[in-house]
Amino acid sequence: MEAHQAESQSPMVSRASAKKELPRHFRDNRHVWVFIELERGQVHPVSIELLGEGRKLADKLGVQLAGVVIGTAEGLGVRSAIAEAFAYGADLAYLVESPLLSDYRNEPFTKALSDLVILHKPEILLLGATSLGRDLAGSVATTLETGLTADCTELDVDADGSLAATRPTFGGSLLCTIYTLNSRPQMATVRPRVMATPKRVTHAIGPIIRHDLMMIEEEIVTKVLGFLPDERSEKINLAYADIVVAGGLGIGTAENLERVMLLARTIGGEFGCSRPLVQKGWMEVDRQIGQTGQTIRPKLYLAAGISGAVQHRVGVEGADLIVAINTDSNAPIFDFAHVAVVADAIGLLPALTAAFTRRIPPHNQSMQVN
Ligand SMILES: Cc1cc2nc3c(=O)[nH]c(=O)nc-3n(C[C@H](O)[C@H](O)[C@H](O)COP(=O)(O)OP(=O)(O)OC[C@H]3O[C@@H](n4cnc5c(N)ncnc54)[C@H](O)[C@@H]3O)c2cc1C
Repeated sequence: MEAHQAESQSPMVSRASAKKELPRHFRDNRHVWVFIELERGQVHPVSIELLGEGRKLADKLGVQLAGVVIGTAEGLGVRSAIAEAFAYGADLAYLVESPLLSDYRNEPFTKALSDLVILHKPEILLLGATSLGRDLAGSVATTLETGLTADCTELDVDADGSLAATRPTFGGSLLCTIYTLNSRPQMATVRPRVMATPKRVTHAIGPIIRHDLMMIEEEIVTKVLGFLPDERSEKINLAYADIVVAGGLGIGTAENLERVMLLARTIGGEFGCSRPLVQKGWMEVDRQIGQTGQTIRPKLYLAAGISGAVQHRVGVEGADLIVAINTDSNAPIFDFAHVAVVADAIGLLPALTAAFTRRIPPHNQSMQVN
């Protein structure tokens, strides 16, 4: 395994200095695979986003896109995962079904995915950078002794067909493009919402290739004794919210954050914050936006008292409309905001809330502030 880092701007120039022949036994590896993650029987949206990205890579390489589904025949989970894979662009699906795969456990999932890879030889394998995806990707990469680039923000293929996986490095101050030069598959994980959701194709179908999990329960050390849902996970849905209002240090005090929350509730959105507010204990970590927090892609992002440091920017630049309120007309956030408001956010937020309250019927205002 060898991963080579290069400046993202000129991958071809820097690759030349590290060029290596791909070992002969990897030269037959073809096709792009996306692992379709099931979360309590539901397809995780990041898998759909990756199918969109995988489709683009497959088209550039002139190969097929496959969805990989691993789970149990009980319930509708794997059926809907296969249907979703085809509906979002897959040409074929691989399926490993077994009662042992009803809950995620590292050992059987690693075996299922690694065996599939060894048998069918994909060139590129993409997984969501979720808790499950990170766990699985790491163990599959080490089992197969191949390269894995985690938390990518951009995926592309370069002129000689290699996967160019770009991700932030050095605390987000640089972007680096990483290549897996002499092993296959080239693996990458991508966080939810980093890639756009592709358009759904209706009634798409394709071949399903089944594979048996060659494992028995006695071989699996991990046992699932029960499932305790995280009670907060249903409440905070920052990554998939259409409207997000966030506060930064410019808000001044923890009490002033109520103004951010009220505006978010009034316009039917979620609220979030920059990292220092989490570090001060003013907001829970699930509401942090940015490189080490959530990546969001709302229709409207309203940032109040946030300077726009690069680590924050990478988490919000997929928003359709960014409105920034800042007292400093030279604040970096104004370099990428679509609407710049030079004003005191502490005074402006309640004024905006009052103005929206007059215009938006109460039943359209969100009731979820906690
Ligand atoms: C490895 C690493 C990871 C990181 N990850 C993240 C991350 O995920 N998310 C994140 O957000 N940060 C992250 N950071 C921190 C990041 O570098 C910045 O320090 C942080 O984003 C700054 O937060 P801020 O904009 O709220 O505060 P500041 O940078 O202090 O900005 C406050 C802004 O408020 C303005 N202001 C002041 N008073 C008012 C007012 N009354 N009305 C309006 N505006 C006002 C100021 O002009 C200023 O622009 C990370 C840093 C590192 C090193």
